[in-house]
Amino acid sequence: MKSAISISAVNKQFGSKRAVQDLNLEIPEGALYGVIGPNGAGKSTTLRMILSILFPDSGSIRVLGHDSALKAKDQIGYLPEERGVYKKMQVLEFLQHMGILKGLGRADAKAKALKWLDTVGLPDVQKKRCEELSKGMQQKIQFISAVIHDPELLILDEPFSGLDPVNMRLLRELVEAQHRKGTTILFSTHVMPQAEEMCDHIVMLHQGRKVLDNSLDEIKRQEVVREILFEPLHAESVVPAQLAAVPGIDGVEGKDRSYRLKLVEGADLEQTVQALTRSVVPARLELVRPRLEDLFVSIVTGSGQTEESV
Ligand SMILES: Nc1ncnc2c1ncn2[C@@H]1O[C@H](COP(=O)(O)OP(=O)(O)OP(=O)(O)O)[C@@H](O)[C@H]1O
Repeated sequence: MKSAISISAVNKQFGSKRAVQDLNLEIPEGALYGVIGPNGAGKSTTLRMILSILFPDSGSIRVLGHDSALKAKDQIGYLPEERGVYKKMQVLEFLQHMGILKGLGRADAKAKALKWLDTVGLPDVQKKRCEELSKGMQQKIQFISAVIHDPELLILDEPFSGLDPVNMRLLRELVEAQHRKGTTILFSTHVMPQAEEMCDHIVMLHQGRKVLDNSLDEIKRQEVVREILFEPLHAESVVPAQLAAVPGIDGVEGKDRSYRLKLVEGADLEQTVQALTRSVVPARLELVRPRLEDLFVSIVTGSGQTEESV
């Protein structure tokens, strides 16, 4: 499949700080990629290099078939991490201005801005000055300014930070709608559940290096089951000690009628499940795979996997 973004052996240093090290990454057209990583991992630096806001010390980056994003700027939308709308401008004026900067005609930019304001539930703010809006509203306006020209590639730096749950969900739906339209999307986030729910593919950076680059399905498939959720059919006659005695079970946490059973490290899953169901008849049994957040924490704290092993 054709790459929308192709990063090859890229390095970037600020003074003695190696912000991005030997990064290789291919993002196919139409994909929805999430870049995760702790503070200072190199996420923003990577996004800024893709956008030619910063330039690599070595290596090369191709974007939408060009050797620089500057040659494709009308096909790219960008929501920067540092939020910034023109404070004194009226909302509609600001959005129209941003649309025109991205190559739209004046009337088209206005029509698109009005349609978008409706879509994000802000039809009444067109005449308000940007500074009069709440932070969440400003963020929605800034998102509109990133998509008003229907970009082929959308890059969002921490799009969910600072949003309440309702607006987070709205933004997520808007991003997913762009994805369905075929837009290639790359976003960075700290919000693991969002990354987990939305992305096709996760890239994780840690200390400037790529430590994970895989589809979410594959990540889930390869992650080892460490717990079983278990509900007995006859809960009244089951005591936790009975579950704890099953070979392969290390610990039992009981809550009402459902139990979380921790597996002994290295236990054979099939044998443990067989022994468990022989001992207690289940009403429900579910294998719990670690969440992306667990994987993130284990990599960052050094006990996790590296790119080679995932
Ligand atoms: N303009 C700059 N001058 C000097 N150092 C910088 C500059 N930009 C980034 N850095 C450093 O490079 C490293 C990577 O920063 P970057 O902003 O890319 O990380 P990040 O993963 O986006 O972090 P966060 O999640 O905190 O935004 C950090 O150590 C940061 O301090």
